[in-house]
Amino acid sequence: MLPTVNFTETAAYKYLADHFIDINKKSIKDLFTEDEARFDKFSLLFEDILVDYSKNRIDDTTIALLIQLARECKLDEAIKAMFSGEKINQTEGRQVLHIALRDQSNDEILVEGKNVIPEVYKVLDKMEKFSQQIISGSWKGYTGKAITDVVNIGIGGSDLGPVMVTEALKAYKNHLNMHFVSNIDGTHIAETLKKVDPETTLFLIASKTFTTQETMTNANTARDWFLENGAKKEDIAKHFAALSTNAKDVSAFGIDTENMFEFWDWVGGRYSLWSAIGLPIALSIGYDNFKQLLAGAHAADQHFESAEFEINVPVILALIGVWYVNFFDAETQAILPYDQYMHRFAAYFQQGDMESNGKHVDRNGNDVTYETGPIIWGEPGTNGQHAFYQLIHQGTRIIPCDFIAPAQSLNPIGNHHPILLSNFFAQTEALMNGKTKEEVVAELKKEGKSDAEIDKLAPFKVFEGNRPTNSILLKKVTPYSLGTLIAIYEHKIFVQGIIWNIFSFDQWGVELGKQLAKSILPELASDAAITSHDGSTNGLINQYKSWR
Ligand SMILES: O=P(O)(O)OC[C@H]1O[C@@H](O)[C@H](O)[C@@H](O)[C@@H]1O
Repeated sequence: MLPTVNFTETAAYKYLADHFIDINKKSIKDLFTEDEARFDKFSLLFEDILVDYSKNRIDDTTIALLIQLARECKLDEAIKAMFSGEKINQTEGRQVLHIALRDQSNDEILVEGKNVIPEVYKVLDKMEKFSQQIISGSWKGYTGKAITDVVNIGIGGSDLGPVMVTEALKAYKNHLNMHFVSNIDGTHIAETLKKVDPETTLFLIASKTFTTQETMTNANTARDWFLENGAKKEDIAKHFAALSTNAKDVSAFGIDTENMFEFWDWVGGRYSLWSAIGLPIALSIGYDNFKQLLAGAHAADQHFESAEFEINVPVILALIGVWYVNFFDAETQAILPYDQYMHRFAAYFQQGDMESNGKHVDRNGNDVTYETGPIIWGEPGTNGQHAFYQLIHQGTRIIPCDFIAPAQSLNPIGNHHPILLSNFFAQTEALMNGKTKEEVVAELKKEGKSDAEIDKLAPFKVFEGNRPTNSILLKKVTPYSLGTLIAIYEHKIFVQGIIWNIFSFDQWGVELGKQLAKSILPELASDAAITSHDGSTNGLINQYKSWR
């Protein structure tokens, strides 16, 4: 059982509330002037990742109190509970063991008294063999040709992780063409099928439950297309594999369970890229690289489990996030990777974070009286700079940002990378320092503007600064470092869920819309006008019927 402390009733929270009044009067710039050791104090080097959190609205007292808060919320007990396989997903009665999927220490992790590590390895071995056969071309399609294209059909956690990672690690990719179909919109599968040949395509049907409407509809369409384009039923075994926990429905679909890569209900969908759901990753970059991804994540797991909170990267990042959400009323958190390959990183953690911590009922079943998970958003820099950074610099809201960049480029062409990184460094500096009225006036004077012009323009050109950022500098994006980084963010989400006293591993909030869509679908079959809903929904459905 997880602890159920209301963090707003802790002593640390009360001290933080008083301390906030002081900190709120200070600028980050002043905090740097006051304390020369600030960078050394507020940065952590873990593996080949430097996490600089010194450009935040914090001082020594803030961090000490936030750590006290974590202690009062019994974070240490909660971490132990997850790692030891307690059923901490209490509303679904399940363990939360994505850490077991990447365990490299040969630990024993028990689920219902049975060690799951050998099963994890059994599936990993199967993934290794299969990916080697596909990549080497020894696995042949139904006309004897090697596989050239892989189409992963899945949605949510059965799509976003593999998409994000295969994109982020594209530089490590082999010859296989990867495609991902998630949307129920027929356009997604139609456009994908235009690009592939049934004789040389492998379909992966990725679904934890194997009941998800979008995935099953797309999978059926893919199977029909395969059979309509020359293949026979018995050829399905050479071209369809399933990544799932549901063997019964996999075989009912017509996929040989030999071609099923199993995982377990103790793996949450949004934490499943480390499981059989990661097969498209292993296919795209090879099994050895996939193993490196797992090894990187495992290093982060060990760090999270054993490092003191003061030097524990996920803990520190989580606590700083809580500081902004609950004391500064920050509504959002931006994730800004200065790496084109990582262009789906923020989208991935939209599900990871928002589906985990988008909850308003605490672990006692009561409505919370405080804010919980922030809105996660972001795009790669420098594109974002030319789009939405205006609001981050001069808008009315506080937007804590994580800036992420690799020191070494995987495409060191000309001086692209120094230019990219000069922007990465400049932005966090600009967000912190801003530009005072005096500086603006001096600049305008230098440009030869008149006093009247200066008076008119100056207010618009002032930057308040004092906008908080974390900078995460990776030596290089590798399968290992990416694995570490993803696991750091996963554990950050865990810590925040513990502090907010919510259940981070269920997702009941996605069910209502699914239920309603299922009841509306039969109503769309006939042209008869609908009156069973509210006025707006009736009006929309009836207009659709008149236009289709
Ligand atoms: O893998 P499945 O069972 O098809 O589920 C896909 C997604 O389905 C969504 O409904 C859930 O909110 C996600 O958490 C999940 O990842």
